[in-house]
Order: sequence, then C-alpha cells, then structure tokens
Amino acid sequence: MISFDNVTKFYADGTVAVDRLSFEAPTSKITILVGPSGCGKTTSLRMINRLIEPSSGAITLNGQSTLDMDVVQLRRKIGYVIQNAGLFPHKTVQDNVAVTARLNGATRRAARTKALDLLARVGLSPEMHQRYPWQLSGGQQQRVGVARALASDPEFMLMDEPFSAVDPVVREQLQDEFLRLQSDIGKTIIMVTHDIDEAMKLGDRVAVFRPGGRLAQIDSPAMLLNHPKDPFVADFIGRDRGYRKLAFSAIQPGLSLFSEPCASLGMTVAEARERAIGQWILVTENNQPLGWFDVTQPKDQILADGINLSSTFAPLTGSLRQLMDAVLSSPCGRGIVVDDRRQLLGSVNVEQAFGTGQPIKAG
Ligand SMILES: Nc1ncnc2c1ncn2[C@@H]1O[C@H](COP(=O)(O)OP(=O)(O)OP(=O)(O)O)[C@@H](O)[C@H]1O
Repeated sequence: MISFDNVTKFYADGTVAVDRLSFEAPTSKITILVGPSGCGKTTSLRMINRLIEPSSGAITLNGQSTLDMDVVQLRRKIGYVIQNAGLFPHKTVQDNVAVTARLNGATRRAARTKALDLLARVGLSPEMHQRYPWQLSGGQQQRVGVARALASDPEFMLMDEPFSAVDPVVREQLQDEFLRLQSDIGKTIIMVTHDIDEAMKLGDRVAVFRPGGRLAQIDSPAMLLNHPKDPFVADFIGRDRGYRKLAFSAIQPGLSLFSEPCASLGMTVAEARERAIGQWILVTENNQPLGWFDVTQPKDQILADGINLSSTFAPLTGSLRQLMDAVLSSPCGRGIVVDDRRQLLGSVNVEQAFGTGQPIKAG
C-alpha cells in the first residue's frame, strides 16, 4: 500500500502544488489521479519516488516512510512509466528492457531472458526486439516502456500519462492489454491521467484533484458517478455521466435475443442473400461471430477479406455499455451478444437492448 499522510509541496516561488494530501493506494490495485491541468497530479506522483521532495507530511510504502529509505533502493522498488516512454534512443528494444534487470543485479543472460519474457507479455513480437525506439510506433514504444518498468519486478508502479501520446484506437488497445497484464501481475499502481474515461476504465479507485493541489474525492468509479461529493466533482466527471454509468450496469437478465441468421466463410453470396435480413449478414465460424458481410457486394463467395470486422460483440455477462457499443458499431443496428466463450447467442436492436421497444421482426 502507498499512503499519503498530510503531504504538502510548495515551490520556492510560493506555488502550493499539493496541499495537505492524504489518501491510500491499496495493494495490488490501480489508483488513478485525475483533475484539471496544474492541480498537482504529477508533483504527487514524483514525490513517491522522491524525484520531488515533499515540503511536509509523509509518504509510506507498506508502512515505511520513503524518507527513511535510500533513494536508489526506493527507486528500485518502484517502476516508473512516463508519457512518450522515455526510452534510451541508442539502445535496442531488448536492451532498453534488459538494462533495468541488469541494474537490479541480474546476469547478462538472465536479463536477456527476462527482457524476452516481458516483451512477449506486453505483446511485442520478436522482430521488434532488435529495433531502436525511433523505429517503433507510439503504441509500441509505450509497450516497451511498460516492459522496462516491470523488468526490476517492482512492487509498485508509477505511471504518468502512459497512454496519452497515442491515437484513441491504440490507446484503447493498450488500456485493455494493460488491464489483462495487471490481472496477472497485481502490482500496486498509481497512474496520472487527464482523461476521465481512462480513469473510469482503469481505476479501482479514482482520486479527483481540484485546483490548488487539493483532493476533492477518492472513490471507486461507480461511487464517483453515482455519488459525486460536490458540484466540482460532478462537473469534472462530466455531462455524459449517464453514458459512463452504463459501464457499471449489468445487462438485464431477461434480455430477449433475436435468432440472427448466419453465413459462413466460403458460402455463395447468392445463398447468403437468401438468408439475410436486408443488406447485412453475420458471418460465423464454429458458431463464433467473425463480422458482418454486405450481401449487395458484387461477389460470388464470402471470403475473410470481405467481412466488416469493425463491429464489437457484447458478452451477455458484460455491461450495458458494451451492449450499446455492440449495437452502435453494428452496420445494421443489431448488436451481437455472445457467451463467455464468444459463442453466438443472438442479436438485439437498440430498443431491445434498453428494454423499451419491440423485438426485431424478421423480414
Ligand atoms: N519547479 C516548479 N516551480 C514552481 N511551480 C511549479 C514547479 N513545478 C510545477 N509547478 C506548479 O505546480 C503546480 C502543479 O503542477 P503539476 O505538474 O503537479 O500539475 P499536474 O496536475 O500534473 O498538471 P498537468 O495535468 O498539466 O500535467 C502547477 O501550478 C505548476 O505550475
């Protein structure tokens, strides 16, 4: 656990960057610091690994004050990931990761093995390993940054806007991969972000800062959405709060599903046209949905490269937001619902998804 106890930071020019901050970041959980620009998020993060020294108050790691620890030892316990990854430009991807393991006493061979394992875990294929950072996309660089921070097997991770330098699609992918990784490694993480959606998605707990470096509220995402403590928090979390709440609402148990007609790869388009309701037909393989096929295309056969893969499919055990995403990203307005093994269960339209209207009519 990381604890802040009445921590204040003022700079020489009198700026109070952080004002009597107290909160706890629980073990093996992700705690997010979010708030408007200049409210002291980065300062708070950097006080933990003593890149910035607090003016007063105490920060403890599992009960031990950071001020009582040797700074080098302290930093070895803490992985640190920053925006744009901060990689060594003249080292290869593999060496960028191995160097951290070496610093922690691993032999050259052990460091290399560790680097290979971590690069695989963050989803970087072997052909990337000998590249230099400038030969990687922003998302790939961030992955290396995460692997490097993990190479010392730290108990704690500090992450300052780790995903903000990449486009929204890659950002979502990185977030999903990061959540999967965290469910394996269970580090105690504090992450700074500007992005309230990211905070709500990744945070077990979210600390909302107000200007002047003060904590407005710290709670679970659902509590912040349902019970914002004051108008500042309510406003910061945003007007589309209702939409965000959907992420924490389960799909209604009695959802009635339409039995969606399906086609398979290799089927003739003429046959698919017969089965389809309108322009689009769902293509499945072993009862798992692959995507939608437009039967008005002048083609003879359904082939993999003709399928619209942009759709998302919602698990029945998922949230209303996933269901709504599935409906909205479907080219025909019918969202596909699957079970936990991605087997097709059926489809819903927007009225059904929210239980307000008529079921889909075939034909
Ligand atoms: N070295 C410094 N000297 C004086 N003031 C500073 C210094 N570093 C930061 N500040 C001020 O401290 C306050 C908090 O800065 P900090 O970088 O922690 O905010 P932040 O919430 O991370 O901002 P952002 O979201 O814009 O990155 C700001 O008003 C900033 O201008």
